[in-house]
Amino acid sequence: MAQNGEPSRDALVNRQLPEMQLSDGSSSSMTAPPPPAPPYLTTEGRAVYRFNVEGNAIITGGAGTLALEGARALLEHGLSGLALFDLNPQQAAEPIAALKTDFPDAKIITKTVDVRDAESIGTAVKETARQLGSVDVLCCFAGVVGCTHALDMSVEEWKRTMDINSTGSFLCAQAVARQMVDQKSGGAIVFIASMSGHRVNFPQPQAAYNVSKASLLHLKNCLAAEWSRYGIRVNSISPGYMDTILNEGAGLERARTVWANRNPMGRMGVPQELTGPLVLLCSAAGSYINAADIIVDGGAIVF
Ligand SMILES: NC(=O)c1ccc[n+]([C@@H]2O[C@H](COP(=O)([O-])OP(=O)(O)OC[C@H]3O[C@@H](n4cnc5c(N)ncnc54)[C@H](O)[C@@H]3O)[C@@H](O)[C@H]2O)c1
Ligand SMILES: OC[C@@H](O)C(O)[C@H](O)CO
Repeated sequence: MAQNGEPSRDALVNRQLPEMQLSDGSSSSMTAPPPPAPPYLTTEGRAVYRFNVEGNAIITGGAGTLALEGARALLEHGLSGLALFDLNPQQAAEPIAALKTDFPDAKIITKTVDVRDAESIGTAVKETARQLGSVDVLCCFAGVVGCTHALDMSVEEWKRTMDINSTGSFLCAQAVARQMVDQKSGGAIVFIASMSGHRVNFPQPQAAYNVSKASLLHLKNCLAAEWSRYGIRVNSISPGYMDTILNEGAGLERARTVWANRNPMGRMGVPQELTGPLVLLCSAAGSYINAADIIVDGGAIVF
């Protein structure tokens, strides 16, 4: 006890937290010492090698534009195996075939998964670990956007947006973190949040979307705090307006001009411009980046 009757700092740091049962029957104490710094940090290897992405990744929303660009970048940086989870992986049959051709040494699989369905996520994560050998990286890209005025928003639209963007990301992170804890390997989790989680978009009304993305920014803090002791880092990327199909239709054509005009760089981003931060967060180069958010918006947020 400290003099004022409060628990001492040491007592707080070493407090006994609940144990987690691992699937091999053993248990993992939350007070166990964290894994040591990875060995490459003790070498004088060139920094470029730290950008290698080790092991196998699951990417949700894996048939989407930004996810596929991210997948290509992780494969270019050495990823051994990749599982693309999507409601409909078939919609991206062509780009997925191109990934298989361009990276013949990598094992690339797809799984039909609805990120709202905890049971099917759990099964797909276990199958992925069996097929690829491990799960070391999770990137949560699955997401939907709607442009409805709050006065007209139905409870169904609100719930669907939150269920996919927010709860879906949590359920995937939980299933993968359980796998990583079982593996005793640690790993990297990246949520794709949004600039819209930091500020209110203009001119399109998107309360449900914005709130779902804001929730990811704090979720990554909470999970990073709980899971760092298992060697799992949790971070997020907040893209600004990227030129993808997500931003077409639903009256967004006029908005696109407004977005470009209000951006200090005078344009929307292209999908490849997200991949540098993604590689950083998923590789050893990001080994001390935890609970961080990288905003990739051309400076729109301050304009
Ligand atoms: N494009 C942008 O400007 C932008 C900006 C900020 C954030 N983001 C976020 O980036 C992510 C990817 O966006 P994108 O532009 O590539 O969009 P996209 O529409 O091309 O990709 C989204 C993918 O998510 C999948 N998906 C939707 N619901 C799902 C569910 N229930 N289960 C599994 N998969 C599901 C879709 O099938 C699609 O393949 C989204 O989370 C989006 O909110 C995009
Ligand atoms: O930050 C912008 C994005 O989240 C999104 O692309 C946009 O708000 C959708 O209209």
